[in-house]
Amino acid sequence: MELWPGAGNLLLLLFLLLLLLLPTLWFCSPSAKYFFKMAFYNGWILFLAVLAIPVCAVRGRNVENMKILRLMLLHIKYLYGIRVEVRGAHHFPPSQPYVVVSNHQSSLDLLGMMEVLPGRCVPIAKRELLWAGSAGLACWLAGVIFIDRKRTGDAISVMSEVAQTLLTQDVRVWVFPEGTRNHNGSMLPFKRGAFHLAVQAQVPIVPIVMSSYQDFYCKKERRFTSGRCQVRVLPPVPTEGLTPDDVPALADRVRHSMLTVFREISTDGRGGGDCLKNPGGVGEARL
Ligand SMILES: CC(C)(COP(=O)(O)OP(=O)(O)OC[C@H]1O[C@@H](n2cnc3c(N)ncnc32)[C@H](O)[C@@H]1OP(=O)(O)O)[C@@H](O)C(=O)NCCC(=O)NCCS
Ligand SMILES: CCCCCCCC/C=C\CCCCCCCC(=O)O[C@H](COC(=O)CCCCCCCCCCCCCCC)COP(=O)(O)O
Repeated sequence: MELWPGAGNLLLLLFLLLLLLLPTLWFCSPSAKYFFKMAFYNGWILFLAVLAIPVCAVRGRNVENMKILRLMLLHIKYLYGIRVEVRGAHHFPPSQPYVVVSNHQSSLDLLGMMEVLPGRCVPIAKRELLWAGSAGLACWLAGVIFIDRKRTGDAISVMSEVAQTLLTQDVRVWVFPEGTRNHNGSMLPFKRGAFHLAVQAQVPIVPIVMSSYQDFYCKKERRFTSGRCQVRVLPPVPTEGLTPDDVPALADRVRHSMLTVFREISTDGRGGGDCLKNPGGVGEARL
């Protein structure tokens, strides 16, 4: 028995309207295209995570699971027509723990990150990501380290534990020292946790710079086309013999070298683009 007579026809009509509306929006509105592309990006990752979870769960929480996530994510750049060029991969120290620091523009950083992610390397992420459904669980299973950015004391003690783990379990850590995504075509001032971590463990820092996305992606303008991104691995910065007092200068030195390379490899030579209303960027203004 039909609960509501005619409901089937109405649903069919709505479905047909939607089928007609979606391609019209796709071709007529760049903003709609941007939203579809971003929604698909997140949805696809959540779906891949559902597939990854049972495979990773067999091993339990283990940094080796990051290899599985990496393999499953590598194809996404082709779906979006993004060419990722890696330079300087020979700078990764072959067999020792280290701390990777890299700039953070958007969740698309995942593409560049997966392109160069070294073995036994786990990212440090905001705690909120743990609650991102299947992606959160997959991250947890792959050993991603979660910190509560609002509780500095807790975050510092987690990072001190990480310093021990780096040495005892021979792992590498990937930190976004800007602490948040930055769409402004520059780099925010660096948080110091990554540098304290490297100094405590006396391990090198490997800076990685991803060029500006602004020729193919701009959140403000709702623009997302195909494009090219360069990922540059810089020479490792040693920390042997450094103490916590040296951390501020170390962080400034690394940021300066990264910002120089960022400007050099970004399309218009300063990391900016059409998207950029303020060429100096928020980071510059705050310095
Ligand atoms: C640990 C952390 C969360 C603290 O954040 P914060 O309080 O907002 O920012 P700061 O880096 O300015 O740290 C505050 C103070 O704690 C110190 N500090 C930070 N980490 C430390 C550590 N591991 N050991 C000792 N001191 C530490 C800083 O030197 C600073 O002291 P100072 O002002 O006297 O120099 C941050 O430093 C960090 O490294 N975050 C990692 C980046 C991140 O959040 N990534 C995930 C999302 S992209
Ligand atoms: C490098 C970006 C990682 C994106 C993770 C993708 C998961 C997305 C899927 C759907 C959930 C949507 C949540 C969006 C998450 C964005 C995370 C992010 O960039 O947060 C930023 C904070 O950055 C971080 O915490 C670093 C995140 C590093 C995470 C690295 C995770 C690597 C592995 C992911 C694998 C996911 C599942 C794989 C399936 C096969 C900025 O926060 P804010 O600007 O709000 O202050």
